[in-house]
Amino acid sequence: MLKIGVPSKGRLMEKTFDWFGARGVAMRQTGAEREYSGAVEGVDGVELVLLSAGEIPRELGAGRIHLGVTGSDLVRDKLADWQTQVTELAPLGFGHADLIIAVPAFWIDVDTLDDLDAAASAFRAAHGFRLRIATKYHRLVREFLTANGVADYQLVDSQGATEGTVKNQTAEAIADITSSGETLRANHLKILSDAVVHRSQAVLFASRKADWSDAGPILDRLADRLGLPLPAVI
Ligand SMILES: Nc1ncnc2c1ncn2[C@@H]1O[C@H](COP(=O)(O)OP(=O)(O)OP(=O)(O)O)[C@@H](O)[C@H]1O
Ligand SMILES: O=P(O)(O)OC[C@H]1O[C@H](OP(=O)(O)OP(=O)(O)O)[C@H](O)[C@@H]1O
Repeated sequence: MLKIGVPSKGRLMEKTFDWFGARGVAMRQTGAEREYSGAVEGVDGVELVLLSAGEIPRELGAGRIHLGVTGSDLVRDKLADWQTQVTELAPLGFGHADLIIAVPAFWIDVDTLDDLDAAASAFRAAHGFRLRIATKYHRLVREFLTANGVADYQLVDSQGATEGTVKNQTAEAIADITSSGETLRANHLKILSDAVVHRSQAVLFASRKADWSDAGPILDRLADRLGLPLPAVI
């Protein structure tokens, strides 16, 4: 069998089902709405595994699923050297969101990463601790700030409602996903003009760590059905 991991709820699940369905591969949830099992029709030997979008990178990295649909942001953040663990078979054209860094809108002198660096040094001198950036994207944000020469900060973990941390005074800045920008505006935050860390969308990934001995020929048939170039995953 070839195991494919798909987000178990929400927009990503529906749009993934639509994307495969439009290409002749029908996916559906079986059993009750909250039962995380599913079926795939159109290609023999494919098993659907419904998982949290955030867990799919780890399952691919561990080789427990052969294919997985999740955000490109989550794979880059959750897997060290992600290209050694997975390969991108196709961008899917939905689930678009930007991982950005934002600061309070009233920081009128801070519009760029250079400004943030200067503000961070001044903050440390004034307060005796490093400026706090709240995020759940630790690896991506750390790599991005290092590459851009910003050093005088600390990351604080925020697994949700990240934009609220500034108002709650548990952070001075945030790094989070935005799509419409509504949440940032509602929380009086502005994006630094040169601080788009990653432009994310949903991607079909293949695991480099899975056992492809039986699943390889199934992948060839699936790729053919989906109109994708024959992947040289393994
Ligand atoms: N407006 C948006 N808000 C949040 N995530 C979005 C948005 N648009 C696209 N995404 C993408 O959706 C993915 C996150 O999906 P989701 O929140 O279902 O995953 P999750 O963190 O695993 O959730 P849960 O743990 O609750 O299942 C990320 O890749 C993210 O970039
Ligand atoms: O730019 P916008 O269209 O306003 O969308 C961005 C918001 O959506 C996400 O939160 P989500 O609703 O997934 O909840 P979370 O806070 O638990 O991540 C994200 O973390 C932002 O808070």
